[in-house]
Order: sequence, then structure tokens, then C-alpha cells
Amino acid sequence: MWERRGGHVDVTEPGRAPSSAGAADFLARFDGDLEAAIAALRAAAGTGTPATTAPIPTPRRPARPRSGRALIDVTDLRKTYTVGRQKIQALDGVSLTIDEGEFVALVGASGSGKSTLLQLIGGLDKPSAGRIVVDGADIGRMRDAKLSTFRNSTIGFVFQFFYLQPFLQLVTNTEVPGMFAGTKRGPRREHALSLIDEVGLTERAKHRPREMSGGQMQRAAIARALLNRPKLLLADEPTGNLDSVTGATIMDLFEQIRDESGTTVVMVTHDEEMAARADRTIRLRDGLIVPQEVPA
Ligand SMILES: Nc1ncnc2c1ncn2[C@@H]1O[C@H](COP(=O)(O)OP(=O)(O)OP(=O)(O)O)[C@@H](O)[C@H]1O
Repeated sequence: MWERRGGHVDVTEPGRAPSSAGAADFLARFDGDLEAAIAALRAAAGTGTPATTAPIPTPRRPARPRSGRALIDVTDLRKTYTVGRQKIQALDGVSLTIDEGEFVALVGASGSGKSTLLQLIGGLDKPSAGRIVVDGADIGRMRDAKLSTFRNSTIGFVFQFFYLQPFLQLVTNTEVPGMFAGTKRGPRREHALSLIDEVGLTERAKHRPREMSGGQMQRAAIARALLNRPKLLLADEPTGNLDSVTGATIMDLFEQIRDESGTTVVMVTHDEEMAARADRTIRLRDGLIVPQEVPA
């Protein structure tokens, strides 16, 4: 009798291993990492006290192989903001590649340039110098009208504060990107309802945002971002105002989206626990990528 949630194991019968029928499933939860599974059982059973939520070491997951097909290719990207006479170098020569089907976390101290990088990758702002290629398109050089069409068809955005329309029901909120894309009403609604089902909100389809919790609103925002079947999902602090258990369910959803649709997910986060759920972490400092340690 156990359940793993948000990096914790809930054990109602301490010291008792899962049944053999459940053992394979139990191990699968640790991505086959036997050591981590044993450590979790020990941590839960070893104290002799009736364990409730015993912290477990983060399972060491084997790195997921990258697809090798770049969806995002950024070269020597620079962004300078000018405020009055002051120049702020937000990005100072960033180069990176993110593959199709990768789930990447962008981390770094406040002001290191994470949101700026995400906005440039999403074509929401123009670079001062450098190149950004997304799905084969050089978006830094695209004209606004073309860029807007490209964004709408290729990229879904998820932000910390959801940006749901307060006066619209969830199903209509989810349909909004399809309205901009000119999708017919019938198929649009059908698709919105299937996405709402995928994020577990079927019973809330007719509810307005104020009738939902923060986690539900974030799941709604993710359903909306997926409406136009984007190849790329960009998320800026998607768990920023959620508790850690609810935040973990959003990470589950991102993993599911990556696995089921091959969608690339790029997420900015301050939260190292959430970042650890990604396939790869890219760390920024002072507008530059911090070189990764190469494992010995
Ligand atoms: N529109 C803007 N005008 C002027 N300066 C800006 C603008 N946007 C960002 N900056 C500055 O650029 C730098 C990078 O900001 P950015 O928001 O990308 O950092 P961040 O790593 O996302 O920070 P945080 O984690 O606090 O959101 C900061 O010094 C910030 O003040």
C-alpha cells in the first residue's frame, strides 16, 4: 500500500514491500532504478515509527536519449534593452539546440535572462543580434504578420498567471486559439473538450476560472495552449504560484504531452525540484549559458 506523490512515498504499512504483482509497477515508478526504489522503501520502513510521508532521495534517472532532430537552434543570441540612457545586456551570446520531443528546464538567478530567452524563442520579441531557428523557420527575421501565424500554429504558451478570460467558460477559453486560427466551430469544440478531458477537467468544462483552483486553472491554460497542436510548448514559471504537490501534477502533464504527442516542452522555473523533472536543465547566468559539468 503505497503511493508516490511529488517526490514522497506515502506508506500505510511500514516495512511491508509491495506485492509481487505490484513490484514491477513499483520499480517502474523509479524508472527501473532499483537502488532508488530500495532506498525509498528503506526510508519509509526503517524508522520503526508509523511512517506517513517519508522523503525519498530523488531517483537518478537514466538520461533520455535525445531525438537528434533539432526543433530549436539558437546561435550567438543577444538582447539589449535600452531604458533611458541605460543599456541592459539581458542575453550576451547564447547558443543552444533543443531537440524535437525534449523537455528542457531553463534555470538561473533572477535577472539571468531566462524569460528574455523564452520570449525570443517564442517570437514574442526580436533579438538585438544572433539567429533563432524554430522548426526550420528563421523567426528573428520574420515579418510580424507571418510570425504571428507561425506562432499560432507552432507554439503554445503557458504562463504563471494563466491569462484565462474570466467571463468565459473553460471550454470556450480553451477554444480561443482556434478562433484566431479560424478553425470551424464544431471540430474546435470537440478538440477543446478532448483536451479538457486529457487534463482531467471534464467536470469543469462549463465552469468559469474563478470557480477553479490554481492547479485547475493552470491545467486549463495548458489545454488551451495545446489546442492548435503546437510542436513546441513554452512555459514561464508554470508552477510559480502552486504548491509542490500541484506543481508535480503539472510536471506529470508535461511529461505526458511529450510522450504522447512528441511535443517539445521548454519551461522557465526557479524551482529546482520541478527542473529535476525535465530531461535536461540549461542554466543561465548574466545572460550566458553556464557550461554543463561533464560526468566523470
Ligand atoms: N522589457 C524590459 N526592459 C528593460 N529591461 C528588461 C526588460 N525585460 C527584462 N529586462 C532586464 O533584462 C534582464 C534579464 O531579465 P529576464 O526577465 O529575462 O530575467 P529572468 O532570469 O527571467 O528573471 P526572473 O527570474 O526574475 O523572472 C534583467 O536585468 C531585467 O531587468
